[in-house]
This record gives sequence, C-alpha cells and structure tokens, in this order.
Amino acid sequence: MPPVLSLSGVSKTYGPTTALADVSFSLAPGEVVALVGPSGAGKSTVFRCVTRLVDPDNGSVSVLGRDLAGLGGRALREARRDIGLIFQQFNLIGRMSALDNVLAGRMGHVATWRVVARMFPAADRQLALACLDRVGLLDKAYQRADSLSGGQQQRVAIARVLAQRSRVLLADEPVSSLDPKAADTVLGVLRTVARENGIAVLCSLHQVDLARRFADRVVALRGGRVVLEAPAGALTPTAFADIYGTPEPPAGGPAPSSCEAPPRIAAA
Ligand SMILES: Nc1ncnc2c1ncn2[C@@H]1O[C@H](COP(=O)(O)OP(=O)(O)OP(=O)(O)O)[C@@H](O)[C@H]1O
Repeated sequence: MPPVLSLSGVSKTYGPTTALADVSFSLAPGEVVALVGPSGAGKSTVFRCVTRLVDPDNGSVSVLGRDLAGLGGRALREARRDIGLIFQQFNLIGRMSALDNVLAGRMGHVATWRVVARMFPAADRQLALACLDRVGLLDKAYQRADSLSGGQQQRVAIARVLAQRSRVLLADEPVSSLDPKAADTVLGVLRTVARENGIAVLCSLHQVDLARRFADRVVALRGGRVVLEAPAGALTPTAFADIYGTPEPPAGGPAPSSCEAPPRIAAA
C-alpha cells in the first residue's frame, strides 16, 4: 500500500545544532508508529517539519504522495486538512462543549461564516456526534470540555481529528499528563480508530513500555538520526539502552529525559 506519510532524507539544523540528519521513514494507512528517543533527539522537529511550521534544509515530506514543500495558499490548507494534531495538553476550548470542540474539526470543510456563527450544517453535527460516539463519549457531548477528565479530553481531541477526516494523525506525547489507566484507554482508542479508519498515526511517546504495547512499529531517534526502525517488539531492553544510553527503568516508568552516552546503532 502506498504510504500516507513519508519523510525522505530530511535534515534540519538550528544554527550549530543538528536537529534532524537524513531522516527517512514512512507510514502506511492504519499503522501506528511510535516516535521515541531521548530529550533533544528531534521528535518535535519531525512534527514541525510535517506541519510545515519549519521547512527542512534538505529532503522532503509527503502526505498522500504530495510533497509539502512549496505548497501555499489553498493547496497548503488542503494538505493541512489531511493532518490531524493531538497535543499533550489536549488543546480544547474549555468553555465550549465537547460537541463544539469536535465541530471545530470541520473548520476546513465548511464556510468560515458557519464556523464563526457556530451554525454548522445538520450533517456536520451528526458527524461530530458519531465521532464522539466512536470514542465512547456521546453522553458527554453537551458537557463543557474543561469539566471532563484529562483522558476524556484527549478522546474529544481524537474525535475532532475524526471529524476533520484527516488521513494522518500526529500525536505529540498524547498521554504524558495522564494516569496509566487513562493512558491505556486513550492509546487503545487511537489504535482502534487508526485501524478502522485507515489513519496513519505518528505518536511520540516517552513511555517505551506503551510504545511496545500500542504501536505497530517504532522509529527511534537519537541526535537527530534514526537509530532504530523496526516492529515495536524489537524495542528490547538492549535496544532501549542503545537508544537512551542508559538501562531501561522498571516497567511502566518513563524513559530518561536525557542521556550523555554516545549513540550506538541498534538493529535496522
Ligand atoms: N527553535 C530552535 N532553535 C534552536 N535549537 C532548537 C530549536 N528547536 C529545537 N532545537 C534543538 O534541536 C534539537 C532537537 O529538538 P527537538 O525539540 O526536536 O527534540 P525532542 O526530541 O522533541 O525533545 P523533547 O523530547 O525534549 O521534546 C535539540 O538539540 C534542540 O535544542
């Protein structure tokens, strides 16, 4: 199957700092790929390149076979519609209902005046309710977002991406601020919607244990380079030590935030 998201030879420097060096990997429809690596490895820079917040110095990023470089105006807006985003801090509008937050995902699909006036067509409201149902939150549709638990808010954010009809979902540490049970629920929902809707999910995770359990594949960065690209099962304690330069903490613990040891190339 042709990839939905593809990075080819992407490099990015900030002054003297190499954030990414010749990074290549791709995601197939329905695939969940965990992006792991110590602090400063380049994970956020990957996300910034895919959303065009920064442009790579070299290489290309393609979504659905379309190179994002040079896209502007309407073409860029259309490409961005294909990319849904989920953040650590949920990024919902707290005073708005869960339903209105999900409807915000329709922004790229309906006339701007409808968004401003919050007068969405009935079909969009039906779709938004169906998306909330998919994440198990239909009964919370009219509840203020800031009255929901963290895990519920993240599920609303997933519903918003579903309503957006994105083909790629970038999840930047989506469960870092959740307790273990809520984290499992959110990642379970992410995996289910990825498979059922054919959405390619790229998810940065600090908890390597979660990457093993919920991802199909793992891409590990270190010093801006890909040091492991393999099925999630290949993320063994030995591979962990290669990536992070330190032994793996006890089960369920977060990966270390930084490391000093020199990089070693793990299994390809
Ligand atoms: N705007 C910037 N200006 C200068 N250096 C930057 C900038 N953004 C990132 N960097 C550097 O690029 C490297 C990669 O940073 P990046 O934020 O992508 O890492 P990360 O893996 O996301 O880290 P973390 O897990 O801590 O969020 C780091 O050395 C960082 O200091």
